[in-house]
Amino acid sequence: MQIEASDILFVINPNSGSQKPDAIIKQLKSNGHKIDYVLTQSLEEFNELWAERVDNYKVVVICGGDGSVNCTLKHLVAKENIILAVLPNGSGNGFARELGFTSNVENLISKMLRGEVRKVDITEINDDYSINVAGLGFDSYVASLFDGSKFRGLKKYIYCTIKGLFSYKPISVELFLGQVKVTGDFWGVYLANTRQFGNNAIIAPEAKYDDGLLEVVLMKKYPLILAPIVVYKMFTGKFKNSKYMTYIRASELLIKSNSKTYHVDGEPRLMTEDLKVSLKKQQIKLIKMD
Ligand SMILES: Nc1ncnc2c1ncn2[C@@H]1O[C@H](COP(=O)(O)OP(=O)(O)OP(=O)(O)O)[C@@H](O)[C@H]1O
Repeated sequence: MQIEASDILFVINPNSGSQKPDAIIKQLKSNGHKIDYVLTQSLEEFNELWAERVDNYKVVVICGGDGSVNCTLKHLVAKENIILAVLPNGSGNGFARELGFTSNVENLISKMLRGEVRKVDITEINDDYSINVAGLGFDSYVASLFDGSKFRGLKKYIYCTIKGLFSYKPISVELFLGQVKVTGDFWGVYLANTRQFGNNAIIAPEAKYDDGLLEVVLMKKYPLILAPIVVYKMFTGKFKNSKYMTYIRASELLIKSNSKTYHVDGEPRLMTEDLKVSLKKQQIKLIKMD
């Protein structure tokens, strides 16, 4: 596909991550191409942008974290021709890491101008979407602690995780996969479209973002004494062989649980009804980085 500099719009979320918008804008102005950018102060502004201006462009570059990418999904579903790219600037950047996006603006622009596009699955959860990892249990508990805090960043995330380890209770879950029913008390149930939560914490080592299937991960409670092993397995992608973990491939399932919260790509949601989960037939278009 032919993509020119004037076809590209950078959308900067000033509420995410650590790199200040000014630093991003400086890089955009100094690269020799004339590329449009916009700073959206709120989600309302971001949604208005999609209604009013985005049709003038072929590629929208989200400068933010997994949450910012998640907020884009419903717009990408509605406007099928728009191609997504990411300039990672979040706390975890799981999706960007998995798809090869880095904070190198120059490289990103050259890849966009090359015009190679790939398609990526998205998960539909009730009326919502997820493109990276959704889940309920411990990580949604941590996401809600993190969301309630006025600070962001990796240090805050680690703080919320450690705090959560001492206050969280496993959830009861009933999972319906066609004729198969799985029940139990779990530390977490994860719906992985890519392998990682963020920060290279790999929960589903064999998940593939374009195979039309989700990795459903059921995690039992590890004894607290094994916490260093959990951390080691997660950051080396070695969870698959653990007796505490079950992996099921599926494109459709129903989840009933007593969990009060769940999350989609780290964005917390209240769990007020059962979760109907399915991989959407329509895929998202994304700039190819490799
Ligand atoms: N384009 C946008 N403009 C303004 N606010 C946004 C935009 N997109 C999302 N938001 C809000 O900003 C919040 C923070 O964004 P995001 O989740 O990307 O950052 P983060 O938490 O630092 O990164 P990560 O999700 O990788 O941990 C989101 O939860 C959402 O409410």
